[in-house]
Amino acid sequence: QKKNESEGVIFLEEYDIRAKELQNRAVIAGWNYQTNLTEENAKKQVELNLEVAKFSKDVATDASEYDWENFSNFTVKRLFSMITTLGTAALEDEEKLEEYNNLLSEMEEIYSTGQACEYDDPETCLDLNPDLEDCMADSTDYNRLLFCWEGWRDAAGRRLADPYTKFVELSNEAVRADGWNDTGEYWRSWYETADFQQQLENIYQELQPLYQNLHAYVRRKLIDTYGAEMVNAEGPIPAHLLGNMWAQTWGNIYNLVIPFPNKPSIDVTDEMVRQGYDARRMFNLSDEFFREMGQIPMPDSFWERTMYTRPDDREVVCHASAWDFYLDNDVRIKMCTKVNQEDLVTVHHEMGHIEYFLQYAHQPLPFREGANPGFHEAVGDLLALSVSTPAHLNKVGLLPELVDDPEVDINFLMQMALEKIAFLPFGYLIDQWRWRVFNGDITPDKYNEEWWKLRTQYQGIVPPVPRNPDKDFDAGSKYHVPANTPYIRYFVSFVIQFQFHEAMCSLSGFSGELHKCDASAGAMKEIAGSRLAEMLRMGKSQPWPEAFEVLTGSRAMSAAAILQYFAPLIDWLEKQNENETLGWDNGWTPPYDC
Ligand SMILES: O=C(CCC(O)(O)[C@H](Cc1ccccc1)NC(=O)c1ccccc1)N[C@@H](Cc1c[nH]c2ccccc12)C(=O)O
Ligand SMILES: [Zn+2]
Repeated sequence: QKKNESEGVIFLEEYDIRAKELQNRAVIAGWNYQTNLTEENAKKQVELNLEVAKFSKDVATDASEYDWENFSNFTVKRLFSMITTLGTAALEDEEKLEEYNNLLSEMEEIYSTGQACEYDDPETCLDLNPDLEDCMADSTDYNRLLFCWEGWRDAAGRRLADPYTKFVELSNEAVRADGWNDTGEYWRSWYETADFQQQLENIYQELQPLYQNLHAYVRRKLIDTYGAEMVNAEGPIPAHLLGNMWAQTWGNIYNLVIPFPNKPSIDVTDEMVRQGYDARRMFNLSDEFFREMGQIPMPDSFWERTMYTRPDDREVVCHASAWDFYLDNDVRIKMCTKVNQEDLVTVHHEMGHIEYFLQYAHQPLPFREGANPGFHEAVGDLLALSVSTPAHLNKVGLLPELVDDPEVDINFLMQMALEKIAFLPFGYLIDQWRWRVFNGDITPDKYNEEWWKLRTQYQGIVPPVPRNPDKDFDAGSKYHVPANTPYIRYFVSFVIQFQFHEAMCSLSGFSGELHKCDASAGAMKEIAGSRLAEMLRMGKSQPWPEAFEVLTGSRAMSAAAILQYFAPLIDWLEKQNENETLGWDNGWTPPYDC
């Protein structure tokens, strides 16, 4: 005889208290490790993760004593359903679960401490952050860029091939114990959308022409910089020339592609440095904007406990992240902040995660998640779309007053496209590769070959040096792969954040071209802010279309908003590319002896 619904409600109340206390201790152990990569801290983190997995299994067993599938209350049923979904915690074998967690902390350590040492001086070794990232962002020397690009892949990628291969096996074994076919299927279940992959493909197809136009325009400009023998007008672009270690965003080559060089551009990095900005000031600027939009201010403990910059006395995980400690409003960011525009956007991105934590803190623990993972990635970027407008940057004193000039508009839209449009194929392909690795379609001997097939097919880029199929593991050179952080969430975010922006702008009473909207300047910005807060407060208490509808009035992802935002640039690019070949010959390779 299974227990009834009123007993189930009691069970959930007790669960919430115990789960929050344990989760808090596990997050503390994670924080201590990531902000001080010692063997001892790694062990403590693994211990706590094992304790969480054991607790999850026990509580799922208890929960199955309740007749919850037949309960009437939607929320109670949803909570029971989430508590009885174990994911990787389902792995029964203690030793394998320990190996799984040890592999995760080892891969985190390998990635975060990897260095590339100078050919002519093995004593001088460069970290990814800041040295190699700065190299990729600032250098325009083909061979220097090649040293940084290849050096990072030798240092991190290659060393992660074996642990990652082992990790994939264990992850699949774990989720199969919970009834999933493979890890990718489990990850996609978080979107609660039956035809999720088809919807993504449709949206990608809608956006591909705009990407091809941007790619053709940038390729032409790179030929001007590096010459026609290094960059082919009908081929893919060498992957190390796009201003970023992974060619995922192209904002750092803006100065090579600026449409109207004699008109002002919107790069505020120099002004930030001139005004003596430091990391803390960048965080304050972001917090002020969240307040202006009627969101919850950062609690005092946030300012005390956040890690703003890379410490010089210990090894840390520099990749930015936001942390919810689930108790006492304890929320923090860990970031190795650099004073530049790119990191100002990342600060807003991380603050967006924090804002979501604060808005849904009153929810039962299983609901303290994004409505879907794309929502969590979209919050900060959504507000950054308003902050990044020339009007707002002028208002906060980072940009001089700009005249209303269509050419300045195109400069601005180009800068935004180098961040938002360039990213789309990258955001889409990472988990196309990973889902196929998890479901066995891509076997370890094909990891790198299939990685580059997708990178060339979707991004129209090509490795600047031949890849060694037995040694190279270039997927491992991207944080989210060894960190086992899903990636399709960013593709979803880059689409829905423009739907959110369009909704916020119309709710705030803004009328005009979408790319000019600063929602904080709208006469009814309070209405927009409170509607956003209402959506965020829901957390994962309902399927994401319910939350989506609260802010946007619609229940589906759509490319219409991002295409509307970039409409003026699309026209301009099509004219620029009248005599260009759109797309690329996948077979072209650059000369290797430059
Ligand atoms: O990885 C990040 C930012 C880091 C994060 O805030 O997304 C972070 C990643 C992470 C996840 C899990 C463990 C450790 C790090 N996510 C979070 O901190 C987080 C916290 C709570 C809920 C959801 C995410 N951005 C991606 C995508 C991206 C590139 N450029 C951008 C510009 C703006 C916004 C995103 C991007 C990247 O760098 O490739
Ligand atoms: Zn994020």
